[in-house]
Amino acid sequence: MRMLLIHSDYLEYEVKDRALKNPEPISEEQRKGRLDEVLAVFMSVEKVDEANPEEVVEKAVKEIKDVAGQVKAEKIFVYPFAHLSSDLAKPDVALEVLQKVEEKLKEEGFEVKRAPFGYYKAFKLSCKGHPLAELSRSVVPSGEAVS
Ligand SMILES: Nc1ncnc2c1ncn2[C@@H]1O[C@H](CO)[C@@H](NC(=O)[C@@H](N)CO)[C@H]1O
Repeated sequence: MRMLLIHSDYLEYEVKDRALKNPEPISEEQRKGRLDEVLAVFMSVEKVDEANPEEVVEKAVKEIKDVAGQVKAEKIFVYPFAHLSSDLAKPDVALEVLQKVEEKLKEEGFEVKRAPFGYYKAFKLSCKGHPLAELSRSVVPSGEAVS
């Protein structure tokens, strides 16, 4: 799993078109979303993660919590993003991993939104620009090599 973490004044998205034959079903309300004062986490779930999705979820949540603590972010935007890796997990595994990350971050007390999976989306992002505002992290199941 590769993550790009951007501490932002806001992130807003608007769903434009389907990018998969069977994208995640969404309500009208989910076609647009916005959070202010947010840690935006762009996430590519990778083929290597299929070996142990549960472990990758735990490791990703740990990394996100760590960064959120450092930048003092209380809101997290989980953003499916198929552009951080050239070896992507299949969509059904990727969606499940992202749903679990969302769920666990909520259990940890964060306000969390997750952008819809399987769509092309317009988005606007305002990066805060401080030294920890732009970070990347990579997590894989134990025993697997980070590519
Ligand atoms: N392994 C994976 N990890 C993360 N996201 C993944 C994925 N496989 C599929 N997706 C989702 O399907 C859209 C088309 O690839 C992806 N859409 C996007 O990445 C948008 N930024 C438009 O390009 C994403 O929602």
